[in-house]
Amino acid sequence: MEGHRTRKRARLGWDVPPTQPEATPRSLLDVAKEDLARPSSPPLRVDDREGHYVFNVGENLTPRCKYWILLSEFQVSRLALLWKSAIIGFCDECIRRSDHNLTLIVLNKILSKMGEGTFCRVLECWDRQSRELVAVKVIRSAQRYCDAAKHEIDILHHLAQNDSSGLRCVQMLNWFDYRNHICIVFEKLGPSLFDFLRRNNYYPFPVDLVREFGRQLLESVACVWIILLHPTSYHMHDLHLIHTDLKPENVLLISSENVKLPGKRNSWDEMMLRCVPKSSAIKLIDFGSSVFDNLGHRGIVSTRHYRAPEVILGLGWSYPCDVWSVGCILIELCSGKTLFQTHENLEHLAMMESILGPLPKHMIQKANCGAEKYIRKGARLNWPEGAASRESIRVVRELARLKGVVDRYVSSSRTEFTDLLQSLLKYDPAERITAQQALRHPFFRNSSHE
Ligand SMILES: Nc1ncnc2c1ncn2[C@@H]1O[C@H](COP(=O)(O)OP(=O)(O)OP(=O)(O)O)[C@@H](O)[C@H]1O
Repeated sequence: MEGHRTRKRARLGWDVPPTQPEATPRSLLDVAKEDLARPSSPPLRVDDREGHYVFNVGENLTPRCKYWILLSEFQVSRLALLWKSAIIGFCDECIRRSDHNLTLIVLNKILSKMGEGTFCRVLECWDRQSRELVAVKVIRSAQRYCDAAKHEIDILHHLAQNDSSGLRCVQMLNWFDYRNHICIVFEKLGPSLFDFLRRNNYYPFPVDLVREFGRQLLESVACVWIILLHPTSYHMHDLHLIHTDLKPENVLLISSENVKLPGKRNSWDEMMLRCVPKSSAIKLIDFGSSVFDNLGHRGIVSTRHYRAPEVILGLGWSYPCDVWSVGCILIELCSGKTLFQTHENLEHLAMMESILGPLPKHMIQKANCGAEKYIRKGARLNWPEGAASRESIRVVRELARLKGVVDRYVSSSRTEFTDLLQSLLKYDPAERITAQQALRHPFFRNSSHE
């Protein structure tokens, strides 16, 4: 598949900066006047069985009341006294109460559903005041999802305060609590890398594009030279933050535009077209599981396929678990296939051994009581003895070594790419390359940035 690539042409195309939608914000008074003439909030409805907010396209996500007016937090705090009597007239849904302030919510008209996750539905909305498209993450109503959302808001605030350039992590524009659902308003981004792959029939991304994605991903989790270029920008590990849920679904292209390139020939000898994004610019989303590194993290984190061995073995985890996930993501992007396609711990560890070689003895010996059942006599993996089925043994046996996977899907920079992946996927977290070190790897020297 790699053989059909036209590397040079494609690489120039990918780095066109994304076009920004034109926004002409209206005055607060205009919006307020318009609102007086509009019908009120959508009807009250019961949430669906999973606690998701029920909506119709075209409705408002925020209510309108007679006294609706849009004010930023700054304006409210300044004008609060002057407007006190008017504010009293606002209905409860229009006012977000915070410790020291009253903030009126921005009005969003629902245009479509953009995505769904365990915690939420994400709706494409039209922000009538700023006249921009935004993505509103509407959290499920159950208390545990509300708590997780509040945690995500704290993290996003922390990121926003420290990454003024908003380069690599999605920007939160606002948040509010509406009918028992926390709604987080984000800048609207394009499709996730996973959605892009899926819509493209899992056709792998060209290696030069994978390199650009890899660089940005590592920059998001490290800090590195960005600090030199933008002294006010710090990135996750530099802020003592661990994302813990890096996966292609949580990496979003900034732009939805793409270009078509000739792909492989089909059986009728017609050239199939495949898409690549027009711009390689990406941002990280979903900070709901992010944690500050106050040492001693235990427990299970990360989505299965991107989960590091130290997490599965119960050895405790820290920043290196994000680096492992980046390794899994990069190989998925260049092959179109999930590296560890499994749903079970022992099979997962056996797949790791098949692709990356034997797990280090010292890690096996330290496995916690939950993971002991995957170990035989404290010395090696209980495989194939503990396999759930013959099919599972066959699948694991047939997996290619890492180098074989790279050789199969990648036509250029193979040696450097394999070496980088081996460093990102080092079993021992203490030996695993850091995001910062990875950015200095020779794989990233061969790129359009130089
Ligand atoms: N800012 C955004 N712009 C465009 N689409 C978005 C945006 N934020 C989220 N999405 C879409 O919504 C989906 C779900 O969002 P998100 O990952 O934040 O939800 P979640 O419930 O936390 O997910 P998970 O189940 O992984 O925990 C994303 O995969 C993406 O497709």
